[in-house]
Amino acid sequence: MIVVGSTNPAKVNPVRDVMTRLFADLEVRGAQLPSGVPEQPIGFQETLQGARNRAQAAVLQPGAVWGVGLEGGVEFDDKSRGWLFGMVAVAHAGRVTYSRSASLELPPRVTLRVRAGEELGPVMNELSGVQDNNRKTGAIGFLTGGLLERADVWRQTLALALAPHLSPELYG
Ligand SMILES: O=P(O)(O)OP(=O)(O)OP(=O)(O)OC[C@H]1O[C@@H](n2cnc3c(O)ncnc32)[C@H](O)[C@@H]1O
Repeated sequence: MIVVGSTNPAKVNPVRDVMTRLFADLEVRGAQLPSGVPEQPIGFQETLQGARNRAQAAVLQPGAVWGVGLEGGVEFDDKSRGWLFGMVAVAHAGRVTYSRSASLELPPRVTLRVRAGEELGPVMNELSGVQDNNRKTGAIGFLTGGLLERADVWRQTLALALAPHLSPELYG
């Protein structure tokens, strides 16, 4: 079984899409597990830690052979812009591998509120007029006019994070 450290369909579905292409016979299941970081991770390290904690807790679930952790984070640059990105961690066979997603610049009014301590999810729900947007197409779907969705970015990032597991002989 493959366990995802979240029950959010915008995370579990892309993991199922990718993993069933590799392992058609393995079940993919979401589990609500602690990220061990604040609800709104800020910066690379905190976001990475959240993904790692979720993956490590997921692979310890009964029956799990793979554990996948996905964590959304925001970081601020030296021009005070805010960037939404995600980290994926994959725990399997005693190793944890990672990748970082592409980034999306947030609108300044959103960045200001996240910088002041608000969680991105509710701020984006308000802006988009869509409830639970983080469980649907996400900020990515709304701000790209549907060109990309949150799940698309997770699929790509998970594929990249899997590389060392797919060729362990190349990574040592
Ligand atoms: O149930 P979990 O797995 O925690 O899923 P989540 O979407 O709530 O949580 P994340 O930890 O991945 O994201 C941290 C915060 O950023 C928000 N967020 C991240 N990506 C988003 C997106 O594309 N659209 C809207 N909100 C997003 C999310 O709602 C949280 O408030």
